[in-house]
Amino acid sequence: MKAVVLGAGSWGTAYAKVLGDAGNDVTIWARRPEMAEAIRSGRRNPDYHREVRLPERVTATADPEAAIRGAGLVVLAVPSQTLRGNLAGWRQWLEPDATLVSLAKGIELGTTRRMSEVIVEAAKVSPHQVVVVSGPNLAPEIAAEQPTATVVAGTEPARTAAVQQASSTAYFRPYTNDDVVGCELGGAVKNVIALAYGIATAMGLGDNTKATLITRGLAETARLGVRLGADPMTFAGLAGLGDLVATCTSPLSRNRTFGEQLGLGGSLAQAQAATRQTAEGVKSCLAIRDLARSHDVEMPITEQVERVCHEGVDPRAALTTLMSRSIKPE
Ligand SMILES: NC(=O)C1=CN([C@@H]2O[C@H](COP(=O)(O)OP(=O)(O)OC[C@H]3O[C@@H](n4cnc5c(N)ncnc54)[C@H](O)[C@@H]3O)[C@@H](O)[C@H]2O)C=CC1
Ligand SMILES: O=C(CO)COP(=O)(O)O
Repeated sequence: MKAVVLGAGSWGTAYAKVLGDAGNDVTIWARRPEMAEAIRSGRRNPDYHREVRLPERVTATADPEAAIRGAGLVVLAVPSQTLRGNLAGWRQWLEPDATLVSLAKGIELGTTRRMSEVIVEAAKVSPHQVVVVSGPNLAPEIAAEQPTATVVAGTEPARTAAVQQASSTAYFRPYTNDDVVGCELGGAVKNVIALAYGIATAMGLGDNTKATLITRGLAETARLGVRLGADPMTFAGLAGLGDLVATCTSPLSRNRTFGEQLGLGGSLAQAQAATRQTAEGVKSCLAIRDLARSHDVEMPITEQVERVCHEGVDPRAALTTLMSRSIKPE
């Protein structure tokens, strides 16, 4: 299969390696020509997973037209908030029946759309053409070929199975799922809960607190998901609990690391300056809060993360607010 990975960041690079190792011919599109040249000539991405040699089947270009034309598999590996704008430029070169694979884990600001919805609108493709990849997939571990599983979710079984086949290697094991809504929400909301987990970690809070955040975080994710039509079982799976645990507990997580900066007392700007990496939860917490409110769904942890990130609320005050909510059945 001829594949293109649009975005030469952390996950784009690691997923291109997966596709190459699985036997596909892969072109990575990089924004900067010098990055494309470095990947082509050195077989490594100088900014991400530098120690990892990319398979011979992986090449790179900075020319999006050359990369996208003729590709049956188009992997979208740019941050959530830029995806719509990127697709507006790229859609003219898409093959009519291309499969669009979303790696992004976020909800769009302003529209509160999930990434698959953004893709359908911006690329003007059928929802059946979109497949979502989500699960406990910390890119540096996958680049290092540490075993993990993931979920590929789509509405057209043959297409979903084709993506599963195309990204199946000895260290990367994809399971199919038809619950696109649940998988996308699991992937987006876990970033927000990981911010809370990072805040709690930096505040020196203990394992009971952290387990409570994971469990109640999953509860509010599932509550929103079910309201939007997701299968509740999805949240017990790889794209739910699996990704939530990986992201909250790993020091590799950029969302958790960002939360730690906030928990140490840093402002949003200070945390951004200290981390300088994509932490999707920071913007998505606003969109998820708005999405939940518009569907009358309570998401207390998300509400407080948004207040800490964007309203300058002290994390201790946010914690007090969470703990003083009315008591209720589980
Ligand atoms: N890194 C990870 O471990 C994982 C990341 N993800 C998700 O994958 C998505 C991409 O994440 P990463 O690759 O980690 O991010 P990254 O920040 O490492 O890379 C993003 C790439 O997009 C490019 N980019 C940024 N703004 C752009 C724009 N306006 N136009 C075009 N290109 C632009 C950057 O140059 C970079 O190559 C995010 O939604 C993230 O949540 C999902 C699973 C694992
Ligand atoms: O989505 C991820 C792991 O599945 C990566 O998490 P971070 O974006 O927090 O690094």
